[in-house]
Amino acid sequence: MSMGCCSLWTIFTWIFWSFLIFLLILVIYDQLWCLSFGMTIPGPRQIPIFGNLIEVIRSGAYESELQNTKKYGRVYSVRAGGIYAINVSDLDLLKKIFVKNFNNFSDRHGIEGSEPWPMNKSVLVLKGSDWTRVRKIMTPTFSSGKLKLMIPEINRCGVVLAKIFQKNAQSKSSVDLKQLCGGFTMDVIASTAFGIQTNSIENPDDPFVSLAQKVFCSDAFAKSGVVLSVLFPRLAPLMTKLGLGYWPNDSVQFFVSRTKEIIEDRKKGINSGRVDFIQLLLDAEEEMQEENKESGSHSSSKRLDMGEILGQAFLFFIAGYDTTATLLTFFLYVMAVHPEIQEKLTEELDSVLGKEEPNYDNIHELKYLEQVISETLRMYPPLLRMSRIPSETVIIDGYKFPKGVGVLYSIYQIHHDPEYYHDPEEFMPDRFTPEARANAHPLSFLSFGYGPRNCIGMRLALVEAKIAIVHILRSVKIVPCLETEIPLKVNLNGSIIRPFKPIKVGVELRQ
Ligand code: HEM
Repeated sequence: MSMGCCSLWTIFTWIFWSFLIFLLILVIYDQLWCLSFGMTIPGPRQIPIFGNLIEVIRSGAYESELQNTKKYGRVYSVRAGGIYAINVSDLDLLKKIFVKNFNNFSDRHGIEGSEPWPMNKSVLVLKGSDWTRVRKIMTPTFSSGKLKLMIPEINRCGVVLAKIFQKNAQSKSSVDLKQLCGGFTMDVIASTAFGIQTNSIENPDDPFVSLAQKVFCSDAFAKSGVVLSVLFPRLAPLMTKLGLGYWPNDSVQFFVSRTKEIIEDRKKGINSGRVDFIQLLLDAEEEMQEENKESGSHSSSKRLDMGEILGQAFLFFIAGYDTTATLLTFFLYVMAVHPEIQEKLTEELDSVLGKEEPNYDNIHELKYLEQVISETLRMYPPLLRMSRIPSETVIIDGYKFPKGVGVLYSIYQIHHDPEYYHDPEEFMPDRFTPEARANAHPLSFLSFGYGPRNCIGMRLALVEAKIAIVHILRSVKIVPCLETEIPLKVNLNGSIIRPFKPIKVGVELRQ
């Protein structure tokens, strides 16, 4: 009996010491890893393995950005587990990073291997020459000529959306803005990217909608695999393979197989006359082949391979759904709480458009609408923070940016900085008159990023949002209701802005 007790104790002691030695090796490795970057920019004190992660979780990402900027200035170093970064909110320095030093900062900072195939082939994630090639092929698909061809589909979805608002006005029920606006952007992206007609606005159980929402509803940090990947980035490829990464496997699989079916159909000539992104990417592939034939070049490196086409299609869908729906949701919330702005807007719609259907040209004449949208994007930027990473160590304005250390910029923090916008918590569309913008720093508005790696879908998003707004505001008046939260509380901790509670408003029929 006592012999058994003794050996159990020995095993326990062995496990205890082995664990302690393992921890010690991990801490030494971690500290050597940190030292290897030769970081010279000061920042909050870091603890081994976690860096500043615990502080960020405790106070929230935005609060800790504010505190750190106050203490260390507009350039400071910070670390979340195995992600080492320099946070920059100095606009002149950011401009040098985005534009003058673009060749060294063309890539985004991310955890290597955390994106499953084919998302790792999307232009959002690609690096170096692969990014340059794919972005070059994709750029013409967002030209004004191509966008004009998509207007009838966007109008069709806008009319359906406005009808639902009218129905809610008739039944005097409140509107869950994100649900309806998300249905609209989903229908637009399903049609303009995939050539599929969905009715997500009226049918939230459509697999396109439910699987897309799953991508955005998954709380990344609730997933053990994501936490492990942040703490130990080398584990990320394994976590992704095990399905424990950020992207839900079933959503990715659904979109891959659906897109493959569509591509097969198009190659057989079914529906190939459509103007959607898939067709434009397939055409781009053929044009490139033709070009190579004419020039006698056999290079296939210029074209998109199947993985890349699937990657862009999946990204269009992710990028096109949530961001624009978020913009519309906050815009309509602003309408409810600022009736004077809504009044001025409807006057502009009446005087500029009358009863005309919105199109690519006439929506550009709605100058006040443009200002209100920009102020909504300033106040509530859909993407809160973004990044770059230098391919080589470089010194700019006396700051050393080591290779492998990311550069973080907080869009929300810059948009709410009293040095760049007076009374930043006040909603003032006049900040975006052409005269006011001429006097402002060009980088004080970063909702779509800046420089050659900015948002490729900006024009599509703005056209889509404007058309939806015209249809809605012509049909109904947005008013506050008992469920409208004033002031609105938003979660600023992730990379996407989120209201804590669904945003709800009332609607009344227009005369
Ligand atoms: C209101 C709506 C939108 C907002 C606020 C938004 C915002 C952004 C931001 C901040 C970036 C990063 C820019 C940077 O790093 O400097 C980005 C990149 C990107 N966005 Fe958007 N976006 C929106 C809509 C769209 C739409 C509708 C699409 C396409 C269907 C799209 C496609 C992309 C792509 C492909 C990139 C990566 C570009 C690259 O790395 O070359 N976005 N977006």
